[in-house]
Amino acid sequence: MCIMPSAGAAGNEEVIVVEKAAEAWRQSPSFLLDEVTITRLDEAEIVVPMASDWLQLDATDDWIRHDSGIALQQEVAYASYLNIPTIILPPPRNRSHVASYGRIVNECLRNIPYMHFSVRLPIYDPAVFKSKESPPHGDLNSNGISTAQASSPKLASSQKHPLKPSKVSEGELNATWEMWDVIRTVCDNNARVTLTLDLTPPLPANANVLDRWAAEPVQHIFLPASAFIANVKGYPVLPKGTQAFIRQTMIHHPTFILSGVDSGVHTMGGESAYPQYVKHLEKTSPVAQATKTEGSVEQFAQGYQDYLQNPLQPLMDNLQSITYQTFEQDPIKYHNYEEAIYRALVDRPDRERIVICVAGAGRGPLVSRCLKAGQRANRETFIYAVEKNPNAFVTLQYRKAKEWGSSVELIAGDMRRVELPEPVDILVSELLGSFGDNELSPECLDGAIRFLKPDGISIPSSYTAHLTPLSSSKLYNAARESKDLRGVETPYVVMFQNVNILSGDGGGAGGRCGSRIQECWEFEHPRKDVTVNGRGLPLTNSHNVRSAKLTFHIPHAGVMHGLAGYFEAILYSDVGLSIHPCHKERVSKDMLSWFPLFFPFREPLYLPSNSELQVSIWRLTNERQVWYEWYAESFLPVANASLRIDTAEDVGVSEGPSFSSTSTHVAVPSPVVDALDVFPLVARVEPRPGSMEVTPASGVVKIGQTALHNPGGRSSWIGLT
Ligand SMILES: C[S@@+](CC[C@H](N)C(=O)[O-])C[C@H]1O[C@@H](n2cnc3c(N)ncnc32)[C@H](O)[C@@H]1O
Repeated sequence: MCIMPSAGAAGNEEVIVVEKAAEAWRQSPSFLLDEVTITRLDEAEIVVPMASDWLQLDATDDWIRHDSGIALQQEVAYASYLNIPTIILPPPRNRSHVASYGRIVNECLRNIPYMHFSVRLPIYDPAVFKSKESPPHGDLNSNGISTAQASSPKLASSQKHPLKPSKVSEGELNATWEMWDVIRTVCDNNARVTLTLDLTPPLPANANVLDRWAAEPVQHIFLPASAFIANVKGYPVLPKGTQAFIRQTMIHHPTFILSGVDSGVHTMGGESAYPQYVKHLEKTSPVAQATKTEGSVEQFAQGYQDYLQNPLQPLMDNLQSITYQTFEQDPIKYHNYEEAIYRALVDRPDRERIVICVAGAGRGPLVSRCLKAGQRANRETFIYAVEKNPNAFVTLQYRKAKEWGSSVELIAGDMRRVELPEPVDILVSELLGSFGDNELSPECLDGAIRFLKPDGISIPSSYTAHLTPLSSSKLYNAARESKDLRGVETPYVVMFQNVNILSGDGGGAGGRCGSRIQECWEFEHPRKDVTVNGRGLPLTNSHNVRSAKLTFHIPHAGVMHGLAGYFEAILYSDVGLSIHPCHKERVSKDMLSWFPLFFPFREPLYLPSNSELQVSIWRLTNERQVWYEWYAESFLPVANASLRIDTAEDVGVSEGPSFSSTSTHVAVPSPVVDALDVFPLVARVEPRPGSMEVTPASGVVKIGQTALHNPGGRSSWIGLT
């Protein structure tokens, strides 16, 4: 630590003068005209300023850190005076003091109410590991006031890349992200703290670790000329991996900061070749392509990306005509329904007349599809259309009068209460939510199954709910915007964009995708094992209670902000509907009707590399409502090798499967030991060794948990009446 020299000890007049000047500056930091490059508002309008690179907000030396903080406040205050909306901060460089960096940024957030602070962050940083003890800072002069000579060697040496991309280790890839995670956590995930991703280091070969940046608030991309290579004609282009990453990153609509483009690194094209090339990547990015594709989900969802919507409650509320109209634009859903009904009709025994009930007919699109399927199958069909929304029932009457005539009979009322004049062969319904059962299809169909003949069938015949852990600082901030508990205990319908699925392929059942996104439960119709009363209605709703405990493998460290929920339905035979990310292309490509569900967490849960996440979710009910409760725990698996954790300073790896549940010794498998080689991760594990829950039998060490969300349906529920 640098001790401020006292006048008495040094006995040096020069030191006293400098010291006095430093104190005067600390008291009222201000610029002189010749120390600034911009003075007018109109000049400031078009710039994105970068705070001085020599600021060491995370220096080991207390005085340097302290004075860097004052100097940053001075720069920020001047930028604010000039109405500048965003300032880019120098990269954090010292893991052990990065919390101090975060604290100073938090102070800026409090002092300047509107400005965004964008943390410049190399995508990974080998220097962090090479110099754990002496972070690569430039020096400040003895009075703590900066001199411009020192800078970040990593960034200054950006023209040379000492590491080949394939050599980048998991630890190196985690290191800068870990520092970012500390900064934004110290700043309480304030949405005004954003990222400037610095692509100076060559991108690593293990591209999937880069997915994590999709979930982070990337506002700028810093791209030096040295990151470009020359194509055969000598024009600057980016290596394939970097091209792919930048195309993916376009979901953030980042501003690119190109540096060194006048340095003549590439012989052809001049300075303008670089921005032209970036524009080309933007135009050919998946997000730009998808939004241009006629009929794509992305085009349909324009403006709804990462926007939290409350799920519909079609049982409790009466939908508007415009809502039905939006459903009816879906080109796939009704096509698949017609195909399922057609196949079911073909497969029915050769009866003269097949009776169908459309339960929850809305404005009648499925009624029309039933009639079409009947024509195609060359079967005589008769349809009962049941609808409880009195307003939609007017449209049904209109369509019967104009289109359907005597082949359709309309029945107004709740399918759980009305009676049908005769039993039916096929019960057709579309009462599904994003999570399958979340619009109470199970409960409504329980009331309608009694319409079926003994060999009658339901379309859909079954549906399943699926979950996966998700990182998205944007969704987390949006969910807690409402300030009260409700905001973070309500499942939302969301078209995901800036998100990252945290689970990997290891562990769990169900093959590659089955372990990333896992099934919670299933509902089947008709279900024969339910006890019913004299009218064929269930005595209680207990048979619709469900629970699931899912175990996910987390390959790369990340912060979990919530769970993504999806559904799949079997309509009939192999005809279905799916919004499951791994199956939707095959089952119902370009279907528009459902966006996924997002179950938020009140507090983000940090998940280290190679950890295990256990998610518990319940579907619960009383006589008036249905609701979900959810909860998660994280573990480090315990296996062959062992790690001894004694104190914050004393972290070492010893041989053998030693294990003690009474002490601070824990055993972890080799991959985890590898990961623990990365000191930020150790820092996550070791501060509370005494409080670790050690479970020798299951061989895991518990490292974190969330609260139980929405107990008793206190914040969100779906009405049964
Ligand atoms: C998701 S909409 C589907 C409408 C239409 N079948 C379609 O595909 O466009 C569900 C419809 O079922 C109706 N519904 C929901 N629960 C019902 C119940 N218990 N009895 C009768 N209708 C119901 C709603 O009013 C709504 O019109």
